[in-house]
Amino acid sequence: MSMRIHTRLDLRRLILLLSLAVALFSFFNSFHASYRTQRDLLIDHTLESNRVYAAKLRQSAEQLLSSMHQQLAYSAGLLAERMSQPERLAGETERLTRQSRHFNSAFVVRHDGKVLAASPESLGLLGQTLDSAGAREALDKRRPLISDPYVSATNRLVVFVSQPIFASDGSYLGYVGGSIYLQHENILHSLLGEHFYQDGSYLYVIDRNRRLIYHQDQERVGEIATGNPVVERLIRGEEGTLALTNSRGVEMLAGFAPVAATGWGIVAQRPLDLALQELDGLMLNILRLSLPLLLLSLAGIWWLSQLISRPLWQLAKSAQQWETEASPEQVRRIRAWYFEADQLKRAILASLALIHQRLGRLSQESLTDPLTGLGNRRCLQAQLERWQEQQQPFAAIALDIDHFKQVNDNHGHEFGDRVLQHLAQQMSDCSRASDLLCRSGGEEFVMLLPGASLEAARQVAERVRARMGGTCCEECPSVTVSAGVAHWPDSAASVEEVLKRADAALYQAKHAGRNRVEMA
Ligand SMILES: Nc1nc2c(ncn2[C@@H]2O[C@H](COP(=O)(O)OP(=O)(O)OP(=O)(O)O)[C@@H](O)[C@H]2O)c(=O)[nH]1
Repeated sequence: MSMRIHTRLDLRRLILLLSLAVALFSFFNSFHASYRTQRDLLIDHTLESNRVYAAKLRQSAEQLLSSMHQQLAYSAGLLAERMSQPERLAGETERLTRQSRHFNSAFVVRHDGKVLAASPESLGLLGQTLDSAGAREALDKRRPLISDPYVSATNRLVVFVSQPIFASDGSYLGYVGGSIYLQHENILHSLLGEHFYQDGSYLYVIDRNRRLIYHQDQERVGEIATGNPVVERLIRGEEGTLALTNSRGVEMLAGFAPVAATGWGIVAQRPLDLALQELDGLMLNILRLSLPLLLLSLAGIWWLSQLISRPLWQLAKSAQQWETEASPEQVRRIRAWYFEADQLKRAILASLALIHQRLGRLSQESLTDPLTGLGNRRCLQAQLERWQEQQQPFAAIALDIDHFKQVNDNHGHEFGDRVLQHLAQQMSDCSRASDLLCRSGGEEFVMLLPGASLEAARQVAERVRARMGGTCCEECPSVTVSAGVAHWPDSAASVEEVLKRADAALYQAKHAGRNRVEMA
């Protein structure tokens, strides 16, 4: 039983395990929830800031294009009167390329497509007739234009911005225009590149045909972006945000905005991994801040589990030692501070009281002769041992009813029992409270008188004998007793021996005629 109790989990461990499991689960749950929330926040924040950034660049791009047109419109107004002055035309194209740096090259083209002026001169286009897509479009449409990207006469991928030149009478004279070399250093690089983030973000711009017209990796300029959901939404003229995996398998957080005037689309994006990098530091910080509280809670759990389980553990321990050490006093000292423990404590105390009461009664019964109510032989033996231990001197009287067999035979066994009870009563009447009275056998009795002398004991024995003679009852007035008296340590060295000496004196009394007292 006790082995089982030891090997089983106890309440304290159970509470500890449960509380630890709950505390750690809650901690990791809230940590995970906080991680998810922070992550979502960071993603939303990055997406939104990329969208705002793309929208802002869209605004800058629109301003730039508008300013290009204004510049060209100014030149067109100026040149309408000077189409026949080659130096003025050359001067103006040079001013267009040098002054604002909006264009990589500039041209004045006559209504029949012939180049009247070109800057830089090194292009070698002066006097030639242009047949590129941009040149044809400008001649055909005769209005301010921004072309789609095309391969120019000098074999470059360009976007061409042009403004028609009309004479004062309204006749069409030609156009003045500027090219942006997409695959070289150009005004778009200056506009978009200066905003380039140092944190892994980057930008690209597509035209209405999904062609990359700006990318940080210049090699990619001119590529057609297919199967990209951001590009598809830009083509539909939408502004917004999107988390996507790009053509190289990298997860990206993109914000995008279309440039309505040109059909272009600007995309600002940042790799998800880079956006989440700061999350690690953030979570580490949360962990660092919440760790002391977690440790404090664990210590609190340990202390509380101790406090809760202690009374029950103590009660279980006292129940375990039920038959040995458990005393009501020990149980009473247990601090049962909550309902269940208190009820158990009360139940154990009640059980202990009952057990002690029953044990007391049993032990009393085991030492008592049921017929006379005097002590039995076991009781006699125990008292002798005690007094020997305590070195308590005493006198012993051995008593025996004379011819008791005849009493039984003549009057019956029940009558014999009453005689035995009568003698017990006489012995009790003639003794002190401290004396021990025993029925040591059938009709044999012993009186132990602590501190009494041999003579005093003889007088007591004499008194009992005298009271028995003739006082028993009407049917049998003649029941007498004989007695032998001895003293310890005067009559014998050991307590066993002193009883034998008293018995021997009794034997003498019987032989001398009965109804008498003899001393050892
Ligand atoms: N009624 C009754 N008789 C008992 C009890 N115990 C023993 N006796 C009887 O006591 C008698 C004792 O007889 P004996 O030992 O021969 O002694 P006695 O007849 O008293 O003779 P002496 O002692 O020599 O005077 C026996 O007949 C037992 O049956 C008892 O509890 N009740």
